[in-house]
Amino acid sequence: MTYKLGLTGSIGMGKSTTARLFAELGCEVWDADAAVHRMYAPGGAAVEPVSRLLPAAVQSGAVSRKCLKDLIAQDASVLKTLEQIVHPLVAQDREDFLASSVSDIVVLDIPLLFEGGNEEAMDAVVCVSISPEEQETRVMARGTMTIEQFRQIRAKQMPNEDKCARSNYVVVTDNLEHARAQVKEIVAEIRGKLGDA
Ligand SMILES: CC(C)(COP(=O)(O)OP(=O)(O)OC[C@H]1O[C@@H](n2cnc3c(N)ncnc32)[C@H](O)[C@@H]1O)[C@@H](O)C(=O)NCCC(=O)NCCS
Ligand SMILES: Nc1ncnc2c1ncn2[C@@H]1O[C@H](COP(=O)(O)OP(=O)(O)OP(=O)(O)O)[C@@H](O)[C@H]1O
Repeated sequence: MTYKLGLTGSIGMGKSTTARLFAELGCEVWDADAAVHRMYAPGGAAVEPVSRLLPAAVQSGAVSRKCLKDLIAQDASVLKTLEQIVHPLVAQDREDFLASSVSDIVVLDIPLLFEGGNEEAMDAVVCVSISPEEQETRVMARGTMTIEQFRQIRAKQMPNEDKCARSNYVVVTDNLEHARAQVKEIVAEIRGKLGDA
């Protein structure tokens, strides 16, 4: 049986970086945001349904993130519409991944793990964490969102301290070596349990 380890945390707190540290230790990783990227690309499963409900957001056969962010900034209900299209497709993509995975531990990087009620499907959950100030600095440094867009997204998410309180493990992403050491400990503990089982 594959051990399903959920990985979550608020926007820009270090999920993707931490997922790579799990991959270094032989865990297969599935990334919900990456699944959305595949779906928005030309020929992707979200293009047709988005073009029906939000025609302005499809350009040259792909869903444009920039257009989506402009539309969401004007009308917050656009994000709800988008979620109704995207989340069932993401759930299917995750099932397909699980059906073909072979590693002892799989890591499921899911930003909205608690908000979407996905924790029941996990054997354990890891939450990444950093201060809100550092979070804002890191997201702004990427240059992909305005401060208003960032705050709008963050306001939709469960506060990170609540996510951490509901998780089995917390990884503090203050620097890479510290995060790597915490990930090693988590993997060793789980592999120890799997070995005993
Ligand atoms: C809003 C969009 C256009 C922003 O695109 P952009 O490329 O700038 O950011 P990216 O996709 O990398 O997301 C960054 C982070 O924003 C947060 N986020 C994204 N969507 C949501 C949402 N619906 N609710 C709360 N937070 C969200 C997550 O923490 C995510 O990791 C994009 O995230 C999107 O299309 N979201 C809807 C699909 C969705 O719900 N995805 C979440 C994972 S299933
Ligand atoms: N352990 C760490 N030490 C130092 N910097 C880190 C660490 N983890 C993440 N970062 C930095 O923080 C920023 C956000 O990290 P990352 O992209 O992994 O976050 P994320 O949670 O996947 O983001 P999003 O929710 O937007 O998808 C990046 O610039 C990354 O380099």
